[in-house]
Amino acid sequence: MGITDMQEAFYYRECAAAHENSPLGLHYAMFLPTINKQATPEQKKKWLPLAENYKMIGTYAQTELGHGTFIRGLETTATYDPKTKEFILDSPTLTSKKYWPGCLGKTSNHCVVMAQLYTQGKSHGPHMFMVQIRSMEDHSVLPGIEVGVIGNKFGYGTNDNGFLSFDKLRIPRENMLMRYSQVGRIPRENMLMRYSQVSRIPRENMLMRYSQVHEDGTYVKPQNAKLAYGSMVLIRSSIVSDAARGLAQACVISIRYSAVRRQTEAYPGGEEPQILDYQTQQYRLFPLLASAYSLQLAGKYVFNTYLEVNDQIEKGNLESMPELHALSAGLKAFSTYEASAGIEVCRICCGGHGYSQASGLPKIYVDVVPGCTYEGENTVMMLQTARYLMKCYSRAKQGQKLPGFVQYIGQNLNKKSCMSEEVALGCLVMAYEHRAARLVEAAAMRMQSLIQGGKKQHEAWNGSSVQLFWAAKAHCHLFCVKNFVDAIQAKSLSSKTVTVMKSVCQLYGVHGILENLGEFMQDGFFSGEQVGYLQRKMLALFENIRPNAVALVDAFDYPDMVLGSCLGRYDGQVYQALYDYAKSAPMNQTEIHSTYYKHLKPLINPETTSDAMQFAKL
Ligand SMILES: CC/C=C\C/C=C\C/C=C\C/C=C\C/C=C\C/C=C\CCCCC(=O)SCCNC(=O)CCNC(=O)[C@H](O)C(C)(C)COP(=O)(O)OP(=O)(O)OC[C@H]1O[C@@H](n2cnc3c(N)ncnc32)[C@H](O)[C@@H]1OP(=O)(O)O
Ligand SMILES: Cc1cc2nc3c(=O)[nH]c(=O)nc-3n(C[C@H](O)[C@H](O)[C@H](O)COP(=O)(O)OP(=O)(O)OC[C@H]3O[C@@H](n4cnc5c(N)ncnc54)[C@H](O)[C@@H]3O)c2cc1C
Repeated sequence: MGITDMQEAFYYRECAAAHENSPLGLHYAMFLPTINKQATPEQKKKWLPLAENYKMIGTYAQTELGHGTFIRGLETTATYDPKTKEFILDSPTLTSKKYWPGCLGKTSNHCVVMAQLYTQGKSHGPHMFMVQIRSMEDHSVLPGIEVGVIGNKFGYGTNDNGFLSFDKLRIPRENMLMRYSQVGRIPRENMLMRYSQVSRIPRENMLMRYSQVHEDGTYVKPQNAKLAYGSMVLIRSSIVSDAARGLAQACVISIRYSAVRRQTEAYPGGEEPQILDYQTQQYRLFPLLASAYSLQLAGKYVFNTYLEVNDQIEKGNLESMPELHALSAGLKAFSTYEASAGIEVCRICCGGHGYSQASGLPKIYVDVVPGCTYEGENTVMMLQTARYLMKCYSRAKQGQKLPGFVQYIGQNLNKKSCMSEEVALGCLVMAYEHRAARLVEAAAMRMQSLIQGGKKQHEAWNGSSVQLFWAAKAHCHLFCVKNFVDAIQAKSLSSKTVTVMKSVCQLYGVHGILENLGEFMQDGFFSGEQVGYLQRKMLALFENIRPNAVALVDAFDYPDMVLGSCLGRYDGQVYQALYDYAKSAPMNQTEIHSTYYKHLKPLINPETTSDAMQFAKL
């Protein structure tokens, strides 16, 4: 293919088989990036050529039957044996069996395994290990390994998600992924001196800034244990764009179809209007169109932030790691929640034809919706963001300066909205900042009151977690609104395109307030009159966007082959396409289906059943 950029490569493959999660998806998405980001130069030199040329085909095996969210609770063990300089991988319990990893059941011959590291009798927490599970000669399963598929799923039928367990499998010491942020920049002479006293690891390993298990089992810990979670942060940062893509495609299909579909005479004897002219259809679809644009911009922002911060991390500067974690975890959750719910609304807006696979919508839905679960279950991810927001709140209360996208925290909450009939973008951003700041403060106050009331920290956390979730969701929503507004304001408003996009951006902000009105009105920030401004503005924006609605989805520029939809065809020939789709159905290749003779004929014509049974035996 020759494409080196990972995102481009991902989307190129997506074009070839849209929303068919590739049986090599995890090889690209997590196995290769994990080697790239977590292996030493020596390990990369050994594994990357094999993995890039499909000799090693791998996956990311972390989740177990008993644990997916709580990584520190994983039960698979990797115990170092200094005598043989090996790790012994074991699945000590039923619940320790790896379960869910994509491409695991039948495709991969290797995997990076997250296991609890034990050396010199001590546990050092989750670490990654390269494990070969199938022969590279004949693909047979290697001794000490049990592997297979987990069976049918909600979707993802093209991916052999699997289970995997180890029975005291021995792997070389060199198979622990030992690259990290430096353990501290130990001067070369000290390293030589230090390591030559402790172990005889090869010289080339000594000049590297890595966490190590030395040959005698001495463990040198990394600068931050969470660096082992880096591959998940990469995917979370990528999923936002992926969710945006799914929602955008669903909008293309449902809005194009709504421009073709006519239904119900508008008045007795009148012609049937395009269903896109129904205000209720606009109310359901246009805000989703706005959300698709907003999430695309957010996806670009978070992935670029990932690239920037990851560069710093690889240079040993971990300062922005917490911010990246909070941003990627929150936006991953926010975007997949929004996109999944939105795709379902798009399907419903297409009536019966939306329920047909011919619409392309079910396939988009089952491809996007697992994003609410994998790579960090959404609620858990939102609570991780909330954890960061609580820290920011206490820093703000101590007068500390906060980084860019959390500077709103700790602001004066006594002010009122500046909203007028015009509904200025600035007033929209102020409203979202106020809502998020208020919810962050409310969650912090709740935590404080529970602790003052005698609750332990973890009890206060759980007792505040609904409000913490609300605060994190409001924070992510603010981020998306502000990021969209900044993008609009960065362009000159002279060109018609940007003027149209300003309406789309306004609709995103207005609709979000009206759909979460309680959170914006609870402290009187908005007056009833101002809510009226917003309601009238929303209806006016529907009329304003209607003439450009099809152009706005055409602008996403998804070819028909990617949409895979009879309803969203660029040429609008929906009915012919649906009829052709039906005619091509395999069951229509014979006039009478073979099951008639075995199941129906005995009911309809019992007297002639005998010859029917003969036929059925053929
Ligand atoms: C295809 C990709 C290729 C290239 C990429 C480019 C473009 C591609 C474009 C699009 C691709 C889009 C999508 C890809 C398509 C499909 C998807 C493909 C594959 C996905 C398949 C799914 C794979 C999986 O699901 S893998 C398994 C995922 N599992 C999880 O995510 C587990 C979630 N759990 C956790 O992360 C942790 O357990 C926890 C965070 C919930 C808790 O951890 P822990 O208990 O250790 O921590 P805490 O006590 O809560 O906090 C301690 C402190 O640590 C901080 N922390 C936690 N995590 C991180 C982190 N990751 N980074 C930094 N810091 C972290 C936390 O904040 C605490 O800090 P504090 O200061 O003490 O508060
Ligand atoms: C399609 C698909 C592909 C996958 N691919 C892979 C893969 O390639 N590799 C891999 O390792 N894994 C993979 N997974 C597994 C996935 O990463 C886990 O399912 C995910 O991390 C969630 O963990 P869990 O299933 O244990 O859910 P749980 O954590 O058991 O979540 C169940 C419920 O408990 C709640 N909950 C859990 N912990 C908390 C908490 N601390 N606070 C509040 N609520 C909580 C959650 O919010 C959720 O509602 C895949 C999953 C799917 C669906």
